[in-house]
Amino acid sequence: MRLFTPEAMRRADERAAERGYPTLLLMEWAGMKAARVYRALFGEAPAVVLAGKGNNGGDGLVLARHLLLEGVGVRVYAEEGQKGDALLALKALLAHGVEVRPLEEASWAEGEVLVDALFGTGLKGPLMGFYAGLVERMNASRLPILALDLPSGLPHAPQVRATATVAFGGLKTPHLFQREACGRLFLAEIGLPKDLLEDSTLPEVATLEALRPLLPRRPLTAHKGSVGRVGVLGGYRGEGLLYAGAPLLAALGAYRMGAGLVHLVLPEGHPPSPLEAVFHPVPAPSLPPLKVEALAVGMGGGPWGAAWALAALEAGLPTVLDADALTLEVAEAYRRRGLPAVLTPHAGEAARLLGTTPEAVAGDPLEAARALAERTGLTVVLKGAPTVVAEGDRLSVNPTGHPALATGGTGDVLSGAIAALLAAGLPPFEAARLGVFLHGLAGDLLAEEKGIGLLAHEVAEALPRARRLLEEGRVPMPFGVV
Ligand SMILES: NC(=O)C1=CN([C@@H]2O[C@H](COP(=O)(O)OP(=O)(O)OC[C@H]3O[C@@H](n4cnc5c(N)ncnc54)[C@H](O)[C@@H]3O)[C@@H](O)[C@H]2O)[C@@H](O)CC1
Ligand SMILES: Nc1ncnc2c1ncn2[C@@H]1O[C@H](COP(=O)(O)OP(=O)(O)O)[C@@H](O)[C@H]1O
Ligand SMILES: [K+]
Repeated sequence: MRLFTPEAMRRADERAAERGYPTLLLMEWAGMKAARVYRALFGEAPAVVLAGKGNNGGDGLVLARHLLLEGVGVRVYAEEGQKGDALLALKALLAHGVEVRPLEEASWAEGEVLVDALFGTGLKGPLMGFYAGLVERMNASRLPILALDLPSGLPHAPQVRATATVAFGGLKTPHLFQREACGRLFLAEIGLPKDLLEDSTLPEVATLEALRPLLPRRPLTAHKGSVGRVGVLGGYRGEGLLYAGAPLLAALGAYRMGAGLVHLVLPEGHPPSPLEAVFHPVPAPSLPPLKVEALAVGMGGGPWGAAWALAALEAGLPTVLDADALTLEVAEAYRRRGLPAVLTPHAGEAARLLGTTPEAVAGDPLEAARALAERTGLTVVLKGAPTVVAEGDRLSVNPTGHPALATGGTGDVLSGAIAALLAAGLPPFEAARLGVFLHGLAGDLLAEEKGIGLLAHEVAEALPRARRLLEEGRVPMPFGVV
């Protein structure tokens, strides 16, 4: 599945029109499917439709007609000046004898549901004046709001804060990166030809269908030396400090993702845990001889982090570089050696590597991940909500994950999990997408069960369950498809 920018969606619509596809049909399906979502969420509750004069307003006018035909009470306020398909949608509604009043008169009452059909992908710049005031009034109403295609105002502020949003044709960037404003998300198929939706120049939204075939198969004859062994290099002891947890969590992540054996290379005096690992205490950052197929380096390494990463180069193995191993010098050394390496920065670490601010990275994570992949020539996992994976000109946005994952150590678990998939033989881009998806899904499953207050080791423990759901094709979509 692809992630559209508003412009890319418009291009797809235009290409359908150039082929002779009647765009009025797209609008009819959009309005009809949105009416279906409305009924599923709000039943018989009467609707107040607020329609702009563009095609987003047109979708709202179609929805109004379908609700009316189903006997649901509808009041419609519309801006003047419809053209093209939106004008036809208005005429069809008027033919049913519905009164359409000026948008300036818009008002509502307790028990009604607001339908936001003001602006969709055609919005240019932030809403101001009357429209900004209307959106603020809608948000203050405390009534449920169903947004058509996009909550009006997005990607800027002010914006409608919707109870639910029905995306038409494809998901657009704000649906995943400004999720909070969208409420419950639904994707409505509106009849666009499939090849127009599969534009390989656009970022991917990672789905079950794309990731399931990547899962490493475990043959009946598997043994611990045949399914991928991982070396974890991390931890720090000095200046009265002991960073002990991070490499242990990475080891748990690797084991729970199916690694056959984990070797832990740690500073001397580090507690030997988990019991299942093989320990290599070292007095200084160095690489003892290890029989492994992939490495995870840097977690909890403090001032040792970069030295671990440079020592680990000697192994010539696929490597996950995390936390304190994330420096431009390290990345450049891996690129020069031509080693498959996966960098796993959060926004702060990515900002440090790019010489910018965490706010700038968080403001455009797709561009930041792409730029970092270009700058380093390596695979980048930019962790966040959502996480973006970038390699060369390929971008993948991960739809799983929960704010309950915002707790210490969950990133370490992820690094170990990705290393296990590298050790099992997956190329870096595939190991990263699959690892991120399953890690997010583990968070979703746990949050559903326990709510906020997860511990990172519990996320590792939930990885086998996430993996099994993917194997069995039973991953719940993070959005409804209608
Ligand atoms: N074939 C198509 O193009 C289809 C479009 N669809 C719908 O059409 C939408 C896009 O329609 P449009 O391209 O007509 O655009 P919109 O309806 O999103 O908005 C365009 C209108 O907003 C005004 N506007 C833009 N920026 C403004 C601002 N800052 N302040 C005040 N007014 C502003 C423009 O002058 C124009 O009147 C999609 O989001 C979707 O809902 C669907 O009906 C499916 C088919
Ligand atoms: N609000 C959120 N929604 C979804 N996932 C989140 C959210 N906050 C954090 N995460 C995930 O949790 C992990 C945190 O990693 P990181 O910041 O490196 O933590 P640590 O260094 O403590 O291990 C990442 O995988 C990130 O994507
Ligand atoms: K809208």
